[in-house]
Amino acid sequence: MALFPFCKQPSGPVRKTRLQLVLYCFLLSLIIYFLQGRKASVRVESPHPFFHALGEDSGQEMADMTVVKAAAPKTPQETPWGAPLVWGNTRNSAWRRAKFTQRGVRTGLLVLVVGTYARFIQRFLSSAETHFLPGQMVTYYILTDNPRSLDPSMELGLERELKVVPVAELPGWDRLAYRRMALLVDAIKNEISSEVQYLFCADIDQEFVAPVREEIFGDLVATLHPELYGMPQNAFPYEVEEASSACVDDDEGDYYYTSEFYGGLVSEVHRLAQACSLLILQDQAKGIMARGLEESYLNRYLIDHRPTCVLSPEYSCWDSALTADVPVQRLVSLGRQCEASDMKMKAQYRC
Ligand SMILES: CC(=O)N[C@H]1[C@@H](OP(=O)(O)OP(=O)(O)OC[C@H]2O[C@@H](n3ccc(=O)[nH]c3=O)[C@H](O)[C@@H]2O)O[C@H](CO)[C@H](O)[C@@H]1O
Ligand SMILES: [Mn+2]
Repeated sequence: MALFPFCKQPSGPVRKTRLQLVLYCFLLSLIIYFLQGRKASVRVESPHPFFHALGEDSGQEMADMTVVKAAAPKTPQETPWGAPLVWGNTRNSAWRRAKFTQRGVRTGLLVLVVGTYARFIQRFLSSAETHFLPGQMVTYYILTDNPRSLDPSMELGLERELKVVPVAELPGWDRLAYRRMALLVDAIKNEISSEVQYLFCADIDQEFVAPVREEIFGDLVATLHPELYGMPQNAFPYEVEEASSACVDDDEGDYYYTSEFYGGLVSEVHRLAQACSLLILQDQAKGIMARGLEESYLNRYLIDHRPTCVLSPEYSCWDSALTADVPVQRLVSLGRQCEASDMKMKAQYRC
């Protein structure tokens, strides 16, 4: 408990000496302290609904605690290793945007679209046209088994273009999870590396619903998973099977990242995709696959190569009892949103 809770600067005509004031405050605080007894009220705010369920954020009194802990900020600005943790509406983000709007960079936005997922293309692209790096030079790379699913071609904004990369793949995430990193490696090697400086990879079953601007630029960029944000490290669903190359030890890992949106400099994304596809291949040779599929290998890599820029769950979210509340939703996962919704919400999200 703070010992001087009610001390304020004196006002009015009577001026006391500094010593008198300190003594006065000390005595007053001491009286209040003993009147209240040794119980202190601690309010711990958790950003995750898991803690709401436990009632820990409802101002509940915790008995027998004599130290008041400052609640962790809801929107921390930095990771423990000093990388920016990005929330779009902060002063830090405004500063990052100002830094990047000066120079013209070309950015790629890559998606894999196989089978029935073609139904998400139009919505994804039109939302990206409005909200993804508006005013910047952007190339969309659509890796697809069916280039005709892009017809009729959409009219794109100035300095924006779309490239179709045909891939011979069968639908089904259980199968594609083995393949996406390898496809990414090939696409970068064949074309992308000479065309853009930054590359972001996204799930196609998403929609941009608010601006995602230059604050997202960094050498290696990863996004916090909205269901795991604010959870204790031992709740993260890392791979625990020792035989797997995605295995994470108890004492490892800072955050749990989503595989729905990540990126950075092309060279960094290439390195990431190459390493992850190798880990996946090694497991495939043993006949195993990590529990979180591709996401487990991504998390393994990001423990060994910490991102230089971490995006908050504003950049990967949906409404459900399990996802963190964020100041602004920017990139929404329609697939997961639709899975988590009742009929009314499904209609609202046009599932
Ligand atoms: C297929 C599947 O089990 N999806 C589940 C998976 O979502 P995920 O978001 O993990 O996977 P997803 O279904 O969005 O697939 C990842 C990405 O692969 C691409 N893709 C995937 C499959 C396909 O047939 N064609 C294709 O193009 C597409 O870009 C998609 O966005 O986990 C979620 C919860 O965590 C939900 O349970 C989803 O239903
Ligand atoms: Mn998805």
